[in-house]
Amino acid sequence: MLQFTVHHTSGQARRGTLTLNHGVIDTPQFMPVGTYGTVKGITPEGLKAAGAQIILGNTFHLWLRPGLDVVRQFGGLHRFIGWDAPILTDSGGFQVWSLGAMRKISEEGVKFASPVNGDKLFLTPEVSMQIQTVLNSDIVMQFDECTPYDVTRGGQKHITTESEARASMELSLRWAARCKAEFARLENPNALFGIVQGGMFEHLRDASLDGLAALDLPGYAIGGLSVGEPKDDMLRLLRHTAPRLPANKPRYLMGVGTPEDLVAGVAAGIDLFDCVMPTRNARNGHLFTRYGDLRIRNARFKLDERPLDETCTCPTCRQFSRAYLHHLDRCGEMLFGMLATTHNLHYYLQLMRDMRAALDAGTFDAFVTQFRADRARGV
Ligand SMILES: Cc1ccc(CCc2c3nc[nH]c3cc3c(=O)[nH]c(N)nc23)cc1
Ligand SMILES: [Zn+2]
Repeated sequence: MLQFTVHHTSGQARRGTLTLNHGVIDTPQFMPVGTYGTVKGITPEGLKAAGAQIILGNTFHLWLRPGLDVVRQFGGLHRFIGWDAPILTDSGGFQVWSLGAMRKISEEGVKFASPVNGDKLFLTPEVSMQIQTVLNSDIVMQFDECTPYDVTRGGQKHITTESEARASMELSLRWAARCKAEFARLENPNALFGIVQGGMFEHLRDASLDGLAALDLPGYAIGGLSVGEPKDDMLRLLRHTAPRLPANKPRYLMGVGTPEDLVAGVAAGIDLFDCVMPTRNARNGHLFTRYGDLRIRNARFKLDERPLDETCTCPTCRQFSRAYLHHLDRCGEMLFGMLATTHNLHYYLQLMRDMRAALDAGTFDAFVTQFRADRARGV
């Protein structure tokens, strides 16, 4: 089940509420990325304290480990990982592609060797739906082919051509129809989202959109971005595609992005975001603050008694100094990853809260101007 209501708009930007089987979430919203049933370095309680309302699970990884027999015994992912709020799962195709593992794509699906134990595996639209039904995620992503921006063949970088992008987009469209049929056959009570492909070509994005809109799905994602394309191309395709997605249904931009990208995405009409940046960058010492990013390993923080971000209310900023975090990072202490992840996720979720408040107050344009000025100030 899915219900989406828009309360306020500002240009293309919308403030909404999304009701799913495991609860209600506010949009626009950021969704922390979990992989093996955990968002690395933070507990479910920590996620709730940071304000996370929905998290991402990874069909591909969970299928391999712990395996469907384990998840099935727990009645789905929620009870297994101790998260009782909504979960979105990706379909697995992107993960196989991004693994770069030896894989063979056909009309039927994707054949590849398990990176865990070498087993021969075959992922199809139907199998992806069957796996996500066992996971019982609130939002199920269609099985698609994420059209690459470029591929390296024999050391040569080859930019995906219009005809290659068209063929890939049309395959994903046929797979979307197969997902819808299998989802219905399984009587899955959750929400199936289509994924718009079409590479860097507006007319292919429109063809993908039209084909998916005809399936009348409860929500739509923009795929095939944040795959190594230049930032200008990502913004061009985002601004072209987002306003053309059905206005009364949730819009999810996959894999994006920096704080600036989130603000640009909300302004273009996106409701849901995911990105590994806040969690992955945290572990690498790349921390986000209101006045810009900082790399805590830098010697200039050795004696800095200030918190990461004086305007941040997270547990890390309330208790610890930059000097201490600098020290933990330099020592490779596991506490560093935990404290840094808590801060970065809190920063991303707070940014979404601030944008929702600005949309509720009718001050979104002023918010964007202030956000950009602050981020340019420097830490
Ligand atoms: C757990 C989890 C991790 C990651 C994702 C999103 C992964 C992701 C992309 N990430 C960056 N660009 C992306 C494009 C696509 C895409 O076109 N299709 C799909 N299915 N996923 C994408 C979803 C869930
Ligand atoms: Zn903080």
